[in-house]
Amino acid sequence: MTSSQDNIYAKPYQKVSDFQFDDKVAGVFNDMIRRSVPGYGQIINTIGDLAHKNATPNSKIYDLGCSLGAVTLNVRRRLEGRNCQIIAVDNSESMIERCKQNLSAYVSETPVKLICGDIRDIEIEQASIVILNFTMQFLAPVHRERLLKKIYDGLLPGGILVLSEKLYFEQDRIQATLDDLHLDFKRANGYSELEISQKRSSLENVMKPDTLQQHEERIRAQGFDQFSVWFQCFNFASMVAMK
Ligand SMILES: Nc1ncnc2c1ncn2[C@@H]1O[C@H](C[S@+](CC[C@H]([NH3+])C(=O)[O-])CC(=O)[O-])[C@@H](O)[C@H]1O
Ligand SMILES: O=C(O)C(=O)Cc1ccccc1
Repeated sequence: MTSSQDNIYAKPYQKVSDFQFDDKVAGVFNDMIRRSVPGYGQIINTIGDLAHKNATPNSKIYDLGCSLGAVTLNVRRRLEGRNCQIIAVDNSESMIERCKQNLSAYVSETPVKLICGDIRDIEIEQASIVILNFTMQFLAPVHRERLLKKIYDGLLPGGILVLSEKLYFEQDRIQATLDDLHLDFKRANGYSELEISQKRSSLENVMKPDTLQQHEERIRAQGFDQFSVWFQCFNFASMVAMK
């Protein structure tokens, strides 16, 4: 997987524009997400484990907002002999182009259908697992409930949703403390104060985190039977919901 260093926000901008998953970001994305999201590597590996344990024969697995294909690559290695199909979707052409190259670097018996499109427009059916790994936070809040309903409807009985998100906390001191620990994580990974503050402004209008309570309520309202956080580090969490 390409791993050029992310220095997109290293020089000062007069005006920071809204964050976009364009070619510049796609070219450094592997480095960016690992240095920005605590637990990312562990989450990716555990999604592979969850797929290994939950993918049923002849079912479909959806990786929604696949970026460079980290989830798809990990899941694909763990599905041997089950006649599953992976559907990986992203609406950034630059991500999809690079994802295609990353997938072709390994052989696998599991077919991957790569779709360049909006996750709101794709059909979900016969799914044993649907993964939204840090993708729903970029969808405008008004579209989130309908997406989750579509996922619920497309899951087979017993199917699972894995949802990873940055969280927001209503308790102000908790919010400030976990946010500060996240910033320390970024500093420890070599990001400067300028990089951190410019990226923060660029994300402001684009990425809208929900609280854990909002996630749980909305997920349960679709009919999911069981729900839990299975990973949390600071203000980043991964949840699992079971139909
Ligand atoms: N409406 C949409 N339709 C399709 N794609 C979208 C949409 N909105 C955003 N995206 C895509 O969702 C991805 C979010 S990154 C996911 C990381 C990956 N899951 C990983 O495990 O490495 C998370 C992050 O950058 O924090 C980007 O590639 C967007 O183009
Ligand atoms: O960088 C951040 O502050 C984040 O919240 C996570 C992130 C990671 C990669 C792209 C966009 C946001």
